[in-house]
Amino acid sequence: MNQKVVLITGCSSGIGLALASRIAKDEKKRFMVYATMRNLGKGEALVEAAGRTLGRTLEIKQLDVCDEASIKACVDSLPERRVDILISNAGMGLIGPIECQSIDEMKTVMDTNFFGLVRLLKELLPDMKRRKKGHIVVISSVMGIQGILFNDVYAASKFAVEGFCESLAVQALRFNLNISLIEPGPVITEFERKVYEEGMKTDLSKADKVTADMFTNIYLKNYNQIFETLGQTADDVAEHTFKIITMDNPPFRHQTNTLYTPMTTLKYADPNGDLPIDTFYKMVFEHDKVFNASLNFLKLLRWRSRKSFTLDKDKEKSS
Ligand SMILES: NC(=O)C1=CN([C@@H]2O[C@H](COP(=O)(O)OP(=O)(O)OC[C@H]3O[C@@H](n4cnc5c(N)ncnc54)[C@H](OP(=O)(O)O)[C@@H]3O)[C@@H](O)[C@H]2O)C=CC1
Ligand SMILES: CC1=C(/C=C/C(C)=C/C=C/C(C)=C/C=O)C(C)(C)CCC1
Repeated sequence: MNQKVVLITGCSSGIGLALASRIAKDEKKRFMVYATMRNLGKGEALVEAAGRTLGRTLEIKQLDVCDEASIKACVDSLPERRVDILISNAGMGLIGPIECQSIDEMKTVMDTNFFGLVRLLKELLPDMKRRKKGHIVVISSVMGIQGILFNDVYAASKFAVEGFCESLAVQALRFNLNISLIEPGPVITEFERKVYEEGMKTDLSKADKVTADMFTNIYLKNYNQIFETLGQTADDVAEHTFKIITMDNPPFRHQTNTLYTPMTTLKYADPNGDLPIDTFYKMVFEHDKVFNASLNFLKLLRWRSRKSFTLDKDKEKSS
């Protein structure tokens, strides 16, 4: 059988883990998944999720996206160095006022989220071009489209990813290669926990009172509620991504969270760029009224979409 080879980065938790096991469990066994992680000592959760696919349609390998030698060693270990579908997923977040973040911390975010992808493609793109076959799937974010308060450097790293891919996509087409950016909104994973915990530990002594207060009493205070209201599961994002890799003509961009699209649509609705900024400003600073009303409205939408999903399922069962 002609299985497609899928290489995924960052599979120790979250979206990468969910994706690796989802693709390996494809009923038609169309894929051989190389699920990679930088620290093989963290492989237990994936081993458990992979179940019987381990050693059959899924293999775990070491790969650190910040280390060129580890990328090369991993790719060299694959049969004929072949990768049909690359899923660049490894990434990290960073929140807080820039006055309180070191340049080194910021560089680590850019090195992981942006240069991690660049390193992977420097290793894999020449082979894909030669074979005139391949799909590059990048787990970007809604923050690759739109910046969000106190996510300055993280959003910059995802904008970098999007600009890079948008530029490359035209050249890729010439070689019959597809590129797809997956753009989730908030997803409930380790990312959320790590970012929140680090955020809570931020030394705010270098920030002025207004900024420190905005970060603590508006952003961090509402952070968990935003994830509860808008957050998707990693399995949900994996299902969206699975659909994209099985399409004949996959789209360049795909947002996974319909509750979030009203926000990203604001960007495209105003070429001056003021509409999303003014709207976010109102949502944040008149948060007692507008922000809570918005979250309640989104909660209602979410409840309704779940309800209609259940009803649809019930209809399917009874027909
Ligand atoms: N959660 C969210 O709200 C959203 C996340 N995303 C994006 O989704 C992707 C996955 O994040 P998510 O699953 O949520 O978060 P997790 O923290 O659960 O997973 C991140 C994964 O990336 C790995 N990783 C970090 N640095 C490296 C590295 N240098 N080399 C290899 N692997 C590395 C982590 O490994 P380790 O365990 O060793 O740290 C982990 O496996 C990221 O690109 C993120 O930006 C996009 C939109 C929303
Ligand atoms: C909804 C919303 C907000 C927060 C959004 C957040 C927190 C999104 C997180 C997205 C993530 C984590 C993406 C990862 O790549 C604001 C700006 C506070 C106020 C305006 C409305």
